Amino acid sequence: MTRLSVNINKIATLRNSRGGNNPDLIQVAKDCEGFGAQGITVHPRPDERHIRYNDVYELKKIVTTEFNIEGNCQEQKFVDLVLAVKPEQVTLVPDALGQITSNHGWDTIKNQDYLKEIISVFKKESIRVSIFVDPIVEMVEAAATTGTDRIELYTEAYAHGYAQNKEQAIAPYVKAAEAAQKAGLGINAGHDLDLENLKYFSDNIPALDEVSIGHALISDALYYGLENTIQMYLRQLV
Ligand SMILES: CC(=O)[C@@H](O)[C@H](O)COP(=O)(O)O
Ligand SMILES: NCC(=O)COP(=O)(O)O
Repeated sequence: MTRLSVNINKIATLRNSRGGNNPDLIQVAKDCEGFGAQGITVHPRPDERHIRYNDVYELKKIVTTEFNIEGNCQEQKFVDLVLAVKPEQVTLVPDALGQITSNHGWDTIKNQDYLKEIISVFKKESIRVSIFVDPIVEMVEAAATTGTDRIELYTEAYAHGYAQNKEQAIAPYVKAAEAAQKAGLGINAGHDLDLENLKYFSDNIPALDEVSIGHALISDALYYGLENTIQMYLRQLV
């Protein structure tokens, strides 16, 4: 079974645009769960342009499904936040400062020693660790020796290639997922997944544990409503 974790960054972006509390991020998280989401994802960034650090503490109090915090572990403030909140899962993303959105996975070969060290910090607190990687077999194989529990496949290339040639777009992900399974790693995926491309991805990656989806899902909710939209995404995963 592949779980759907709803990334609520975009709800925070909308709230922050007016400075008040509309939409109410906490209520939206509760509603996503009530409508069937099996997880809530947030990706606090150092400039707090969407999720604020304080939101993460408040969300921890009410999230009853899987709480997944994504972010850059090279920021000490992020590490401290995760250790204080103790979510079910932390996803380590190698973001550069000021990046508009995540745009690459870890080089798990070059950063092997660093990743081993930082992953052990989270594992000591019994937090499941996932690391964001491009769909490259060597990167997945080297991820397996870092101590991580899972990888999150960065799906931007798949999402963009899907319209032109879906067989070609999925091919590296199938190979990467096979390597992950062989190494005993769990498999998450995310970035630019949407109602068009999600089913083909999940059909071709049967061992997929979880997808985290934000931008497209929240955009679709403007047309279909949040409850319908979550149900529509869940139907792509069966
Ligand atoms: C890690 C990842 O795939 C990103 O999609 C991220 O979680 C979204 O972050 P932004 O909402 O800041 O673009
Ligand atoms: N990990 C990916 C994520 O949380 C959401 O990415 P996107 O759907 O906003 O591109």
